[in-house]
Amino acid sequence: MNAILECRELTKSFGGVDAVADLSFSIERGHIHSIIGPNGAGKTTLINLLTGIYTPTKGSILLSDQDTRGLAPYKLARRGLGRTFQNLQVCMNMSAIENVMVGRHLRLNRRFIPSLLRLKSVRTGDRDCRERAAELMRFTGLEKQIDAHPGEMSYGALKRLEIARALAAEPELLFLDEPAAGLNANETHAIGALIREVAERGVTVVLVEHDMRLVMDISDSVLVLNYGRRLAQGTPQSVQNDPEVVSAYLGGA
Ligand SMILES: Nc1ncnc2c1ncn2[C@@H]1O[C@H](COP(=O)(O)OP(=O)(O)OP(=O)(O)O)[C@@H](O)[C@H]1O
Repeated sequence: MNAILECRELTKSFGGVDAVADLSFSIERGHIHSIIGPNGAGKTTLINLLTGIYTPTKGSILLSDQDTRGLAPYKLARRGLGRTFQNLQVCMNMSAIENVMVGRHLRLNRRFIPSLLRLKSVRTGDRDCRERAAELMRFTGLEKQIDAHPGEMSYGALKRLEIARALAAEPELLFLDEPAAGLNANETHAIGALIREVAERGVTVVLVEHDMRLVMDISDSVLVLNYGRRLAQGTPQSVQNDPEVVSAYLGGA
């Protein structure tokens, strides 16, 4: 297996509570992985560990075989890790395309003096940045809203805008935290198709999602958590038929 990310005996404790407990698993490059589990299972804590917001109490996380311990989220972003958040993080005083360009700036690696003097290289970089952002807006189905103000965009469009912004940093591994939350059935179906296209472009996708139909439709692999531990991992079909998973979701585990 060609793992882009590997966790070994990962634990995160808050006081006496192990929100994530002794968790080992890996994420295969190029696939769509989902992390599911009942409320309080540890999904958000796990995402926060993997994206550098929390430091593990114990255990390790390897990103392309490199230990990520102590690396801040922005450093992980430079190593190819992107994310969207459960709650929208759109900047309302910028246009839609400027929001996407913010994501792109992570890759531009600007120096202060050339930016201050508006050197030609900087101006060319700005133009390329805008073109790339526009291309990503077309890719995410927002071609008609390039110059829109976020305040006039639908919730579904703003969720796509966040995906466009995350893609602008050219991640190798993209975490999507509840991409379908708040979307209707049609919008959920469309976001599923978009996630598939993202993966087809070679980006490994990890999603935390409560919409089971979406998870089962698009995932290559599903990790099921319960009480911070791994309850099951496998194809959508295998986890759906796992009696322990069924029991956890029905409240019997
Ligand atoms: N900052 C914190 N301080 C103390 N306890 C926490 C903290 N964050 C999470 N927990 C506890 O850790 C456990 C896992 O919580 P977490 O939010 O990761 O679960 P989740 O699977 O994301 O839940 P949900 O589906 O409801 O969002 C819960 O028992 C929660 O109360």
